[in-house]
Amino acid sequence: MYLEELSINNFRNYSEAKLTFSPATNILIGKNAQGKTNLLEAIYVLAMTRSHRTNNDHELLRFKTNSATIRGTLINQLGKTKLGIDLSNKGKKARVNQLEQAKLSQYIGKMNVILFAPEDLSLVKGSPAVRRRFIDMEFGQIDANYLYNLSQYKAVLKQRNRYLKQLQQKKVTDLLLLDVFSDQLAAFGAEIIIRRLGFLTKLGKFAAKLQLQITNQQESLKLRYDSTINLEDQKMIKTDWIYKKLKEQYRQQQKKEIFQGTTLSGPHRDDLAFLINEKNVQLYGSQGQQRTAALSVKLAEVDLMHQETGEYPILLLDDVLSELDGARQTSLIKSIQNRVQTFLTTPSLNDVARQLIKDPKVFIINQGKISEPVPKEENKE
Ligand SMILES: Nc1ncnc2c1ncn2[C@@H]1O[C@H](COP(=O)(O)OP(=O)(O)OP(=O)(O)O)[C@@H](O)[C@H]1O
Repeated sequence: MYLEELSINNFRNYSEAKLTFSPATNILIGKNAQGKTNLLEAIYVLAMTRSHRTNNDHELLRFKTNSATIRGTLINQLGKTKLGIDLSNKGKKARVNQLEQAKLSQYIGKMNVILFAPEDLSLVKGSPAVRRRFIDMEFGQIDANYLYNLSQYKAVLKQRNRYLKQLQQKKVTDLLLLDVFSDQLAAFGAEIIIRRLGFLTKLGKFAAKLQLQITNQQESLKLRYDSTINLEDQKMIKTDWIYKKLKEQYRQQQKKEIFQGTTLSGPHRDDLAFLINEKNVQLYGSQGQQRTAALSVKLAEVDLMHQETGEYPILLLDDVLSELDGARQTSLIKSIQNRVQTFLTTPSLNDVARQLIKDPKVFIINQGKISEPVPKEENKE
């Protein structure tokens, strides 16, 4: 899929802009604080109905205005779709072919985007919570069932933790109710873990291939799901087995959990490990290797989404080129070129990008105004 046109009104530092994009690579060039990320953000909001960098929609409205609009024309295998988001102090509306959608959740998924920002390069060395969030955001976009089980799990986890606190403080003594919570938690937890294992196997295959490409066949990358329960041979595992294993763990750890007043096992404590040539890159890898692994996994999302939905997502690269060395820039550009519509922000185009990116459409961004460079022939006069 690709975004053919975009018009925005009163969004961040843009009063008005109307743009036609290339289905291949679009480069947004501008100095700091001119509006490059704001433009990527507008595309992200058009797809996801919310920003990637703020939960407060009010921040998206241009200073001293009360409403903003984003309109886009999306082309995919089904044809042309007009998408729209209206933002105002009163709330937001999503439109498909002008028709207002009753629920935002019905709208999400029409346009798929993957955003890659410099913070994503810390996926490997960051905390387990960062990696769990990555897993949840990624798999949640592809599988509605995953999201359902996750929200149910979180709700039961909250109740169970509250009850463990009450047991800890001896305000209650009934262990049967704890068993009921444990049973529900294990059921939702098992559904989450089995789905994570399935998606990670697929994602891991794509990531391994990319890692070999990026490192000139030098590094083999594996993704390993590190769970609070012992998963032994992960390929053979069934949901029911995980459910039983989780319940067994809750029984064994009951005293400890009551003592600590919190749930110690389950997907909310699980992690993802990246192994390069069989060694955990978080512990033993160089910074460069950690970045390459993050890049491979992030690019593998593109392939996974294509495999699962039949469409390539739109890729938004926010100033990542300058964070990568020449070899990594080359493989990034090569792996996306001719496959994925890409929007790339940068303060200036370096030699690698200049040589490798074929026929990009360039936009120059200066204080919330967007212009296109004059073609060379016309410049000669
Ligand atoms: N709601 C808003 N209304 C008007 N201007 C805003 C609003 N929110 C942010 N801005 C302005 O947008 C500019 C920042 O733009 P943006 O974040 O897109 O920077 P950038 O071009 O990506 O730069 P950098 O390379 O530094 O990340 C700032 O000048 C900021 O004052």
